[in-house]
Amino acid sequence: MARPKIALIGAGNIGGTLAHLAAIKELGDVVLFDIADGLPQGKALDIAESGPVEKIDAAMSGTSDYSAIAGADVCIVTAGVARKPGMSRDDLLGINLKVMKSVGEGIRDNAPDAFVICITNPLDAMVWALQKFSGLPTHKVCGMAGVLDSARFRHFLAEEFNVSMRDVTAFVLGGHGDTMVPSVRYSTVAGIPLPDLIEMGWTTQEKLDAMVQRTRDGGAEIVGLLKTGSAFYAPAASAIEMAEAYLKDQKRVLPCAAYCDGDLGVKDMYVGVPTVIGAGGVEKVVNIKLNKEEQEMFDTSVNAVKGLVDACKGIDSSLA
Ligand SMILES: NC(=O)C1=CN([C@@H]2O[C@H](COP(=O)(O)OP(=O)(O)OC[C@H]3O[C@@H](n4cnc5c(N)ncnc54)[C@H](O)[C@@H]3O)[C@@H](O)[C@H]2O)C=CC1
Ligand SMILES: O=C([O-])CC(=O)C(=O)O
Repeated sequence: MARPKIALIGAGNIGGTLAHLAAIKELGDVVLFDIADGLPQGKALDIAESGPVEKIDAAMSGTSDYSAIAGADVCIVTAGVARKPGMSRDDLLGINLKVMKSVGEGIRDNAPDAFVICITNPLDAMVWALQKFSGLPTHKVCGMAGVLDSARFRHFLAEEFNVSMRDVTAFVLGGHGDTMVPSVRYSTVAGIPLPDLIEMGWTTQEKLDAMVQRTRDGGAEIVGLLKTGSAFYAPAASAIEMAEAYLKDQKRVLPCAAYCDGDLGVKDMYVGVPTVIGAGGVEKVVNIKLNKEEQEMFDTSVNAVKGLVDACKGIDSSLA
């Protein structure tokens, strides 16, 4: 059986890390695409040359020609611009919307059967635009943010409780911005919900609130430290987890920016929700129940995404 083909659109910090992870995990043959001359070819050759050492059986190539992604099973999109200190993700909207148009058309014309995972920011609006520009079915186009934000929350929780992060689960919902909703009630240590752990004296409300806020600020914390760009190791690992769930039909329950058509009360928008990812793409949105306080936070986050979607429609009339 032929190996799956994975196209990485954008060969920058995340794109290169995605290629390396996909190779090490032997998920399939990788094509790195970028408009920067020599960048995708150079990274592809460098990773290919690690193959004999790592014992990787996967082809790795770099290109600036969309025809090379033909027939891809998965496309992961990181093309565009990352923020620098002092910027918000939303400041990237105008420039990255133009990039989504060319990428969407490239995928539409060359890999219309692919499962597409968008990473480019501002995430929820960009994945919405990418789906419109590509015309691919909504269940085959989704965005990566919730896995990353939940991983950050899990990391902070595991450190606080001094337990293995394997025993910590977390769900972060809503848009991938300052208003994201780390769900305390649906996050657990060994199945015990976080509010119960406060009652058990493992932590305090103040400490939990601080971890929630640090999760919301997780991207900005890394931008402030790196100064030249944004996080890339954890974002790449998160998208690879989603790609693997699709390629291996794992039916993983993962939070991702999925198309909502009335799900959780959201209409014609992409926003972070729990989903089931398997061979059918986003096979299901898990319509969890939110309490009043969670619903208010979720609504605020959805409204922030709606403002960005409206801004996209204002910039590009073909989206209106
Ligand atoms: N959704 C999430 O959770 C996260 C999203 N991001 C976002 O991911 C994006 C990529 O981040 P990095 O890889 O760190 O940036 P980067 O700057 O290292 O790489 C971006 C690459 O896109 C390429 N590019 C620009 N226009 C293009 C086009 N029209 N077609 C093809 N390639 C094009 C550039 O040449 C560059 O190599 C940014 O928008 C960033 O904000 C970053 C981290 C997490
Ligand atoms: O903060 C950024 O600009 C990149 C990002 O989305 C993240 O790391 O969560």
